[in-house]
Amino acid sequence: MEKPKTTSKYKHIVLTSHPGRTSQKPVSINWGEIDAMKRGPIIGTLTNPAQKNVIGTHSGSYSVYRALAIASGSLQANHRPDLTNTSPVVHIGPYPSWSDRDKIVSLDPFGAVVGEVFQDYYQKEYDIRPTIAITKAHINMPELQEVVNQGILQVDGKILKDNGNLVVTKIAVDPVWYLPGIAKRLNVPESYLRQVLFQQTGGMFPELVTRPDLQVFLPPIGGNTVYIIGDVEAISDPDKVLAVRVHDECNGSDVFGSDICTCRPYLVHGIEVCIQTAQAGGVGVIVYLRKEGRALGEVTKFLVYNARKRQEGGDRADAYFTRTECVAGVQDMRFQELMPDVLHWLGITRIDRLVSMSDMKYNAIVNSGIEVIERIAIPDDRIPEDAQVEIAAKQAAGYYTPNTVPDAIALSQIKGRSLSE
Ligand SMILES: Nc1nc2c(ncn2[C@@H]2O[C@H](COP(=O)(O)OP(=O)(O)OP(=O)(O)O)[C@@H](O)[C@H]2O)c(=O)[nH]1
Ligand SMILES: [Zn+2]
Repeated sequence: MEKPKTTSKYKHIVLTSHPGRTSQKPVSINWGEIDAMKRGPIIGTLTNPAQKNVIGTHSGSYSVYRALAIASGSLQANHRPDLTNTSPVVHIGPYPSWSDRDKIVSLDPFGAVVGEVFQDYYQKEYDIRPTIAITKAHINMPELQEVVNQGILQVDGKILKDNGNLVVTKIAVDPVWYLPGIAKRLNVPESYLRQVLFQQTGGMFPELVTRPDLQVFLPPIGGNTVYIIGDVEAISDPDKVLAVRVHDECNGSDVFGSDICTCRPYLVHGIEVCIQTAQAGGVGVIVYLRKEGRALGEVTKFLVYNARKRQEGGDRADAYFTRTECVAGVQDMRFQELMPDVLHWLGITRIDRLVSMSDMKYNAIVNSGIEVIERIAIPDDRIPEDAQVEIAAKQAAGYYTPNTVPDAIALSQIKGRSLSE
């Protein structure tokens, strides 16, 4: 093995599995406190281990790329972000839900405003990083222009501009898990959850099992992005109509337009409903969650596509979920019970138009205390031909549909394309 040229970068390793020997105690976190200073900052920094008061580190899965940048010498390990002019372009909250330690357990309600509410700590040289960033953008999806051309949507010059440009407020949210709350949602003992998290990450975070005093975990996973169409303040205004689509990532369809599922067309329809709602004086919210392939991952998803299309009788709606289960051992790992957290963070208590057919999403939202007035299905003419298998299988499995639920005979007859077509 090639010897390192210099040993100066190789510091001795300090294990985090037990409290440090320094007398300085990290700032405690009192989850669910509405007063930010009483709640305490989330500190996932590695620049000063004595300050760190969580398990894991900030930036989710990108912490691994940070390691590559440091290892290759392009990033200084002690770099501290210059946060000048990075503060949110709009204010969210605080809302009563922020003070309920059971309502929000998977994100930090103060994640966008750390620079504001934790000024005292910054003055004392604490390294606190935002876990939420809020900005504005124009987005453009070609289908929106088509809907304008068909006369379904109108350009208003403020929300929807010429050539299909849509004005949005967008919010990136990194996950911050309050482990006692996550365990409660899963209905399992916290110690057991910690043990399984430790094991299933290959022993990556020993503090999960050795530091019960650390209750917050920054998991190395993707978070979500919120797109708000219309007036942000209207989201929590009970007199204004609110449309919402919560959408789980499907890169193949969302970005590349694959026709095996309804993801992109339904996302576009959700945006369309949000625009109509905003133009009528309400507001629309799209939440895009990084849970590719029902949180089974894209490799599993593509393996299942092959298995579906190669099985005897070809790709059939009646075998849709079985094929997934054969490969993954489970149909779905999204755990929708955590999804409403972001809705509560936005101050949502009622959704007038929920653009989703999923019973799992609906049940999670309603069980979390948010009222849902109307559920909006994807229009039939937006379903790609090869996605008929998926939509029929979902309807038979309990997804909401205004149409007749396909019976066993119909399910066995709904077929998709073969791999050679
Ligand atoms: N494993 C697997 N995942 C799939 C397949 N087709 C789509 N997905 C994933 O299923 C999820 C679909 O999420 P959403 O678009 O939010 O839709 P939904 O949960 O069916 O609910 P709706 O709101 O009714 O559309 C995404 O994570 C996709 O990547 C498939 O064949 N196999
Ligand atoms: Zn899809």
